[in-house]
Parts: sequence; structure tokens; C-alpha cells
Amino acid sequence: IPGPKLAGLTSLYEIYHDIIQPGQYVWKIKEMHRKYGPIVRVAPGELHIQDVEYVDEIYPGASRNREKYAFQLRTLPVPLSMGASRTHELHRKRREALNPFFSRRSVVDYESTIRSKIDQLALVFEHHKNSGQVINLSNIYYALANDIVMRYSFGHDDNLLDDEQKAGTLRKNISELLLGVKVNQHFPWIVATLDSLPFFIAKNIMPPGVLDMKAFAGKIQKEISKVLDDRGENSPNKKRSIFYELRDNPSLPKSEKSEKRLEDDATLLVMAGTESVAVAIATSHFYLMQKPEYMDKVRGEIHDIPPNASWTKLENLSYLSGVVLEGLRLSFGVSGRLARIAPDEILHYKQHTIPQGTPVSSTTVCIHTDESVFPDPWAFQPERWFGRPGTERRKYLMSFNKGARNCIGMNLAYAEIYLALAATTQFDWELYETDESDVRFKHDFHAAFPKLDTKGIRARLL
Ligand code: HEM
Repeated sequence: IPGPKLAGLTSLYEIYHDIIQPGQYVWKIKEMHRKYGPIVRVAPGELHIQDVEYVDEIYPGASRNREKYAFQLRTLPVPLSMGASRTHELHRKRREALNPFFSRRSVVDYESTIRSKIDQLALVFEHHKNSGQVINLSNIYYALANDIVMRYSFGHDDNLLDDEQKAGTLRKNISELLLGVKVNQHFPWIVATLDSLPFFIAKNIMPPGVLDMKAFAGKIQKEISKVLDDRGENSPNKKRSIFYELRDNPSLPKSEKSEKRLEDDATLLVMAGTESVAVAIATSHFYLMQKPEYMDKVRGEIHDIPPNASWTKLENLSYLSGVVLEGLRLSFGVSGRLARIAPDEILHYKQHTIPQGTPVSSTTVCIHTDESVFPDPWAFQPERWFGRPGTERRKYLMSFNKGARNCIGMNLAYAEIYLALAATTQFDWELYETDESDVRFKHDFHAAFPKLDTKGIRARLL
């Protein structure tokens, strides 16, 4: 398999491009594809394929066995969660238990709760309009998404939307945690060693992100113990919140309902359901402010339908849908390599035979910037999603990944993004000390980061 000799020999190559040059290996891989072709060896035991038509082979449906790659799982500090299940079978069992909560039907049923948070968001905007204060949209959308996923999971939220400053601190903490993801992937013993020290010593030398993760895990731990201790038949919101249902699910064995297992799933849900949703909304909103002609088009579409239209009605609006999809495409979702292993299948790519057990990955940046599918890929062009070509292009949107282990929260995320943008476009905005460099993907810390010294997307309401 082609590729630089050094990358095939030692992981130092990747370490250099991902740690010394922070989060730069995805770009290097893109360059390697230009030089060596669509399949390259990116690490001694791992291949990367840049071919939009091969994605479904790497990430097929549930009938074909795919495992996750232990090296990649180090990016998830929740080893007992569904997302971190290494084998196909274990993942299937866990996913089956959670799937019903995330169906399109379940999200539609949940829409009134999402809407109540969107109404609160509109009040926050009103408040800023009256005060003339600059608003940090990255923080506000973080708060919105966090409140919604907390309610979805536990039946209540922390009302972060009312505390922009706290939302900003939490967002910063999660970003700091992500900045350490690559170090943890290559040198897991560093965190393990720190973890083994008494806390009063470790807290002085732990990187801030790790301490914050501990605080966050402590909070989730409390939520789960509340669920496990609450045996009241009429617990409020019991029907709608996931962890009460999992606790009472008779088809799950006891080991699958242990406190630690539920904690890891809850941590994953809240983490996964916050930052990516917030970034997708903020990215679309940024481009709407930067290109007011699209803001006017979306406003016009919304003006022509009855007020407070539902998510499923909003999905029929062409410009709004184009804006949502472009925001997802250019925010790149999980930007790191999402490798899969076919443990009992030999894969074939062109003239190459890929032995069973080989991790093979793809990355959103390679697919979303492939000019054969997305011409002028860095331009925000909602029209590229229009008509038949737009419908065909949808299969190349990798934001939620593909196959049996794709994003379980996709429907919830779409509902949030559509409803939030429909509300946002009802206001008049002006960017404040923010330009494309505050949005554009520059560093991969498994999540896509723009320039490291960004202050977030800031704007004023007129
Ligand atoms: C725009 C928003 C979102 C994006 C771009 C996104 C992206 C992704 C991607 C790419 C994966 C697959 C990771 C892999 O292959 O290893 C994933 C998995 C997952 N996502 Fe999302 N996600 C979003 C929103 C959400 C929401 C709202 C939730 C929950 C409330 C959620 C929960 C999860 C979970 C639990 C998994 C693991 C699924 C499994 O292992 O079966 N995500 N997400």
C-alpha cells in the first residue's frame, strides 16, 4: 500500500503531525493522497481511503461485522459507553436499547420541549437587542444544545441558557479537554499515571481539561445515582427520559444497567449531543450573517409559511435546508479518523487486498472537500443541495458518519438545528470582530477547531 515510508514504520510520523504540529495530520493525509493516490498507509497498521464511493464499504449496515479500533477508542474517555464498544455484537446490543429514544417519531414527540428552549433562546436575543451587548453565539448555542440534551437524557436541565458566562466557561473547559485528545491517544499512560495519584497531588499537575472532565463525570454520576435511587412510581418525566427507561428495561441484563455503564452512556450522550450541535448551528449562523442574501432568502421562506412551523415543515424549505446542510458540511462533525476493522472479511479496494483485521479509516474533511462532489468546496453554497443533484449529494454528507455505528442523535440534531435557525433568522444581526478564520476548520482534535486563539462567533443584534 503506498504512503511515506516513515508513516508505515513508526507512529512518530503521526505524533509529529498531530502533537508537535497541533492537530495537523488530517491535512497531511490529504496531501499524501494527492501524492500517492486514493489509498495510503497512514500509520504502521492503518490505512486511509479517500474515495467517496468506498465509504459504504468502510461503514456498512448492521449485517456486516465492523469493529472499532482500540487506538481510536482512546479518544473517548468513556470505556463502557455504547460508542466505545469495540465489538460489533456488544455495540448492537447497546444500540438496540437506545435506538427507540432517537427515532424520528420520538424526536417529533419531543418537539414541544425543544421549542420551549428555542423560545427561551429568542428571549435571550431580545434581551441582548435591548441592551446592545455583544453576544457570543458559540457560547449561547452551546448552552442551548446542552440544555436540550440534558432534558432528553434526564428530564431536566441546568438552564445554561440563562447563564451565558457559565456556558462560556464550560465550553472552554470542553475545548481544553479536546486539545489533549491526541496526547491521550498516543500516550495514555500519562493520564493513567495522573489518575493513580492521590487527587490532592494530581489536581496540581493535571491539565485543566482533565480536571474539568472529572468534574463533569462527577455531575453525571450524581444524575445517574438519582435515577437509580428514585424508585417512585410517578417520578416526574419518567416516561420521556432515557435513563429511567434503561433502568427499567427488562431485556437488558443487570451488568448492562450497572451504575458505571449508565454513567458512561450518559457522559457520551451529553458530550456528543452538545458541542457538535452548537458548532453546526453557529457555523450556519455565521455564514448567514456574512452573506445576508441567504439570510433574506431564508426569512422570505419562513415568512411564507404559518408561524411556529414544525421541524418537519421547516425541512421542506429549500434555502433553510441548504443552509443547514452547508453548516453541517463545513463544520465537519467528528473530524478525526474514524477507523473500522472488518475482523472476518477481506476487503478489496481497486487492485489492493486489505487483510482482515486492518483498521481502515476515512475523514469528513477528505469527503466534504472532494471537488468531484462539492465543487469550490470551501464556499458556503446552500444551492448545491437543491433539486436532484442536491438529493444525490446527500449520500456524501458524512457529518453523522454512516452505517450501523453512525450518529444515534442525528434526528435530534436536525430538529435542533432547523428550529434554532428558524428562530435566529427572525432577528437582524451584525458580526462583531469575527471573520471566517473564527469558523474555518484548522486543527483536528477529533472535533474540528478553527484557529486556536478564536474568541468564538460574536455578533450584535440591531
Ligand atoms: C450536528 C450534531 C452531531 C454530529 C455532527 C454528530 C456526529 C457523530 C458522528 C460522526 C458519530 C460517529 C462516531 C464514530 O463513527 O465513531 C456520532 C456518534 C454518536 N453520536 Fe453524534 N453527532 C451529533 C449530534 C448528536 C446528538 C444530538 C447526540 C445525542 C443526543 C449524539 C450522540 C451520539 C452517540 C451516542 C454516538 C455513538 C453512536 C454509536 O456508537 O452507535 N450525537 N455522532
